[in-house]
Amino acid sequence: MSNQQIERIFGKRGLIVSCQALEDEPLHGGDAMAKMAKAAHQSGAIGIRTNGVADILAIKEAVDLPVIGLIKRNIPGSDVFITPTLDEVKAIIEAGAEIVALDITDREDRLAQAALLIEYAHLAGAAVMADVSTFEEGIAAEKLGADFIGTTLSGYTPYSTQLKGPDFDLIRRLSEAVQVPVVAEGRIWTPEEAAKALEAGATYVVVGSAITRPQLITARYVEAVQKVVG
Ligand SMILES: CC(=O)N[C@H](C=O)[C@@H](O)[C@H](O)[C@H](O)COP(=O)(O)O
Repeated sequence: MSNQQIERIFGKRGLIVSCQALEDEPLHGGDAMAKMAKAAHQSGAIGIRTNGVADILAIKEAVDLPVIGLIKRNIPGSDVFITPTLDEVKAIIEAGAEIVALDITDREDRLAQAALLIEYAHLAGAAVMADVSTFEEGIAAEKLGADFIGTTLSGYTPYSTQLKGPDFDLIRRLSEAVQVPVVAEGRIWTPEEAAKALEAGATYVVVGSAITRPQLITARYVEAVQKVVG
């Protein structure tokens, strides 16, 4: 997929809102994520990232925005949980997502497997976003043919940098080194951080929990309040 084709997916740089609620989260099920996507659209988001066939379908029905789809699945004995196998890649594309998000990390023979998943997605007409955790994985993902490189998994593999906030260093280094668009993602909580991620060179910025996980937003307020009231 050429850079021009990618440009056609989103049209411009900007904010992508991740609308995800797993089974154990209060907003799981029903039309909650479609409503979140509508709210994001109304306020100028240029794309949506979402998990699972039901939410991809519901969001595609609710808003006319490009969707980055993923399926989180835990496989016993494996640490790879974002779109682990070809079954999930197929389901995401069939549900109508333009972009498939995949774990492309250097563990468990994942790089070899990712090459096949990327090839399948491309043949089916979809683009691929590589969710990486380190600079080296971003470089490897581009070589494998990923169309977007996301910093999604920085801090979520044991060997990557563990930070409380966004990994701006990784965003900057990847943006300087790869030709494909870099997507800044992970622990971006404030509008200022989102802007900083773009200033660091990212083409897109994904914000999830800070916009769409009310239980985590509430927890931050409660923590601050409790410091005062005990
Ligand atoms: C590591 C992992 O499982 N990340 C997931 C990937 O899709 C989501 O749970 C995150 O919400 C998403 O990456 C957006 O990040 P944040 O919610 O921090 O803005």
